[in-house]
Amino acid sequence: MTKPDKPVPVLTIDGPSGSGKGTISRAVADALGWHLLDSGAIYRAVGYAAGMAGIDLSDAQAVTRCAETTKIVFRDPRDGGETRVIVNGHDATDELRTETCGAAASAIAAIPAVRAALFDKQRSFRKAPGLVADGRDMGTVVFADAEHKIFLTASAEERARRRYKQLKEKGLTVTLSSLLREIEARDERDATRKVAPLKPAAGAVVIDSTAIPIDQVIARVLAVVRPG
Ligand SMILES: Nc1ncnc2c1ncn2[C@@H]1O[C@H](COP(=O)(O)OP(=O)(O)O)[C@@H](O)[C@H]1O
Ligand SMILES: Nc1ccn([C@H]2C[C@H](O)[C@@H](COP(=O)(O)OP(=O)(O)O)O2)c(=O)n1
Repeated sequence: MTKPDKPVPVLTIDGPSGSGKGTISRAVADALGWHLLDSGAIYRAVGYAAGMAGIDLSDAQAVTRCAETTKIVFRDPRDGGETRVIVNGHDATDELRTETCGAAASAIAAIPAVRAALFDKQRSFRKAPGLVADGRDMGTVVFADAEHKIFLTASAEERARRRYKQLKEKGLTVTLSSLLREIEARDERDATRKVAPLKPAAGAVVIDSTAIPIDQVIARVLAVVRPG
């Protein structure tokens, strides 16, 4: 009798805005040679497409239809630069990174039918040799059977400082105080919604990176996947 195939390994990295999920996930995926799922970019793409179509984000039916029909393509440039996100044929990468888009994503992400409509697309990223999945419910819902789970967090003030620096470097006009308010509002909505609330998955390794530099966070996460 042939042995059943081992499931494709998955490392989930969930956490609130600005905790470092995207940065750490990309670095760990590169180090392991695994695929990467930026699930937030999918929710942002739907929020963006709904906005472009003039859809009221509180209209659950219309937003769900948008989630079902929006074409989202991730394109890794040959020069190893930032992954481009093509939404309905338009490179929306820069628009998606704004806090406005983050807030729209957070709003539509609270609609159960939107999450259901995006479930299979997220699951389809699970391909050999492995997947690093970044988001809010990767370890609790989408890849609940994942072998390795991390919950990455940091203080709201530190996350606002990080986001402020990140967006300023992109040439965006932002204020630290408004970013802190937006981050706290998004934390509240993501953690208190009824469907797939943001919380550490059972058994997840919780890393508070408030005072830990990026390279040490990467090392800690890699040690979870490749101990010893
Ligand atoms: N441990 C850390 N210490 C300092 N800055 C960090 C740390 N982790 C991430 N950053 C920086 O914080 C910003 C936000 O990180 P990002 O990966 O976009 O967070 P998230 O995906 O959780 O929103 C980026 O500019 C990133 O380089
Ligand atoms: N798996 C996910 C990923 C994102 N979301 C929602 C909630 C988040 O506030 C928004 C944006 O997520 P994203 O990870 O891109 O945001 P940050 O980079 O953490 O600021 O989308 C979600 O509900 N579930």
